[in-house]
Amino acid sequence: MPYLEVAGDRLHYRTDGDAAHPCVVLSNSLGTDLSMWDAQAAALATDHYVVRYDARGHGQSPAGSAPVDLARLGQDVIALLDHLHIDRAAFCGISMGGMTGQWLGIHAPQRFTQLVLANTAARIGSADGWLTRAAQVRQDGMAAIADGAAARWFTPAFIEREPAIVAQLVDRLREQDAGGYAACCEALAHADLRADVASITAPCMIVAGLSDPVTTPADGAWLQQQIPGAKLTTLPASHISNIEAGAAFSALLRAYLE
Ligand SMILES: O=C(O)CCC(=O)CC(=O)O
Repeated sequence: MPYLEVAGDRLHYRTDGDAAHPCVVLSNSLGTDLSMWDAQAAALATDHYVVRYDARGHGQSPAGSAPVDLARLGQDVIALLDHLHIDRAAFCGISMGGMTGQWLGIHAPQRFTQLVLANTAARIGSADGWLTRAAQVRQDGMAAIADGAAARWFTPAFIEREPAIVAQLVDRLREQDAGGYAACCEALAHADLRADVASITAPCMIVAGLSDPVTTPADGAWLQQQIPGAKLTTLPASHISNIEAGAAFSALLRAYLE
């Protein structure tokens, strides 16, 4: 598995498909890793160069010693594109990854052909909520929040229908480095793009989960209204819609990237 040295830290990434094809970068949500995109990578790699990475503080990418902020998460993507000699790419991020996508659309528009912003918002939760969660995992470890994750991520019907998939993701969350998770909670505590998203010029598709209690369909509709020309699509899913409605998400992404 390749690693990239960025700002003194290590970023773990994976590529699938032919580097001669158009590139799409996939960015994970809080508490997951690049494997969350297995279905989409398989669906896209026949005619795209799929680049996915473990967001800083997740999977095999350590958080590093400096505090993490949204700019750092965005600059990691630019460093990855530079490292792979890719001038322009499409970008698809979910939740925290979708906030990274908004930051990139605002600060590095020349690098992106399209943005897909899934289950995300210009402001997710509240500063107090994120700082409390960060303190909780720093003190008590990941178990403190892992038990409730399934209910925040998936609908009750999906949890009942696909217990093995849900258990695998929650187990991975439990094994996640608490310091890395907390550092990204702290980044989200300070991330607020509400005043800036209207400056995004890249073609943009917002994907909202109809049953998402975290980044709601109203959050998606607000983003669509703010970003000129953005398109809004909904999926019958909760927060981790690329897994709960995996086939529909992949089809949507393929169609949008064509
Ligand atoms: O999923 C994200 O990237 C941020 C929102 C979140 O943390 C969902 C959860 O409560 O686990």
